Amino acid sequence: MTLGPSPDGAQTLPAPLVARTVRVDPEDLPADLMDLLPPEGGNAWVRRGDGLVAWGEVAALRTEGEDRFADADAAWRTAMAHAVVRDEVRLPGTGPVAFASFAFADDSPAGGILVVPRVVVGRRGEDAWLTTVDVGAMAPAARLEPTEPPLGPGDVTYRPGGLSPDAWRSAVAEAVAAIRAGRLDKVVLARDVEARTAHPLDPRWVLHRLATDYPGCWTFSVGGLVGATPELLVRSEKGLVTSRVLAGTIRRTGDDDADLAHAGVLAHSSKDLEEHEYAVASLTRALEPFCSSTNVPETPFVLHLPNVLHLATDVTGVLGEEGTSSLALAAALHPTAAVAGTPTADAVTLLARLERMDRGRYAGPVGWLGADGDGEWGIGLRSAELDADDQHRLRLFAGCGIVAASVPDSELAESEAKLEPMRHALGED
Ligand SMILES: C=C(O[C@H]1C=CC=C(C(=O)O)[C@@H]1O)C(=O)O
Repeated sequence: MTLGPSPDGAQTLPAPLVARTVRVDPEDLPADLMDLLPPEGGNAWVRRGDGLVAWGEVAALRTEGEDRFADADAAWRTAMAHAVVRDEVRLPGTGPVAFASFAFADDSPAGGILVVPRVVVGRRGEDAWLTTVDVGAMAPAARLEPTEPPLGPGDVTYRPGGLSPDAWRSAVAEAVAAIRAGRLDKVVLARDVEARTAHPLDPRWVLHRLATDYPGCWTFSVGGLVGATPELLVRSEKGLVTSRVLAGTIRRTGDDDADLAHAGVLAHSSKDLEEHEYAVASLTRALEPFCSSTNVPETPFVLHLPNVLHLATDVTGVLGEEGTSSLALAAALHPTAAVAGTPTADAVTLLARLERMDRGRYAGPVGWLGADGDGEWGIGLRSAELDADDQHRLRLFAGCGIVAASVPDSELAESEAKLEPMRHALGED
């Protein structure tokens, strides 16, 4: 059910939402929660086997423009003020939850999508639960059996999206020139690639492969945006705020000894450390007003993923003010210099001019929100947007932070490495 605006123009969700969460035996759940999703897909937020999968739609709304976060947050807050909740488990992710995904740019037609699923299955360590939601009545019980396994997409063909690889390389060169001329310090330039699958794409195919191959990332699916992001924009849980900032990358070679040496090079690369520092600074600057204290490690660690190594910093904070939802935090933090640049406004203007595409919901916040406003929001990286009208089409995205010392050829190679998770997820080997 998708609802339009109320008489005062605000988006609303139906009321009262009636939610019930019951404990289930973790042994009754498949090892991969994605196996529960129906063929038409659904919502997911899974890491190392824990997390949430959800299907059905009790309510949904679309938002737009610079208020896309605030309007979704307000609608959810109002719905929760009227909700009837029976929650036997009382953990983060129990009770009613909304999944949402937002465009990178304020002026993108992609706007924001918020979905309240009918059924949510969650797992957190030894705890597992089932939540069912309906409007005005208790929802019937839901199944916990795995669905039919998905079929593969068959052969996949790729072609450049907004820019050819050569044209993108030139855009990087132009960005480097702008930085060297002192017009800005850093800009993140992204490119898109269009994929066409021989068979209609079953989103569960890619979700299953992403969750298996990238267990340390957050594998997500919301409103047709799928991916496995290594970057946590913000998690807010009982007053504790966490963020994983990434920026600065080196490709993996497949040879463990060589990769270890590369990790050492990355940790001391002044170009990558500069790129990383801008991202940490932008995140902490935006987070501090909401926190009574923050902890920002002085030096980054090297995060090892199957395709790349990243410089990473885990920032934590204690929320100072009651009532700031995780979505409001995500809105305040977006866009960090990991996906836009420094200074933010100059970087956003430059990337919009150079990329020649709409990023859609790539690089925007994606995640879930609980009844109390706590939740988890990733940055929608290592992702693809499925075409709502053509089950054979999707757009893959990857971007790279550009600073004065960036080299266009290396950035193109880095963007290829960042496309690898989605490319492999579309494969059948
Ligand atoms: C923009 C992306 O990655 C960001 C996150 C980690 C490392 C990055 C980098 O080294 O450029 C990017 O800032 C992407 O994957 O599309």
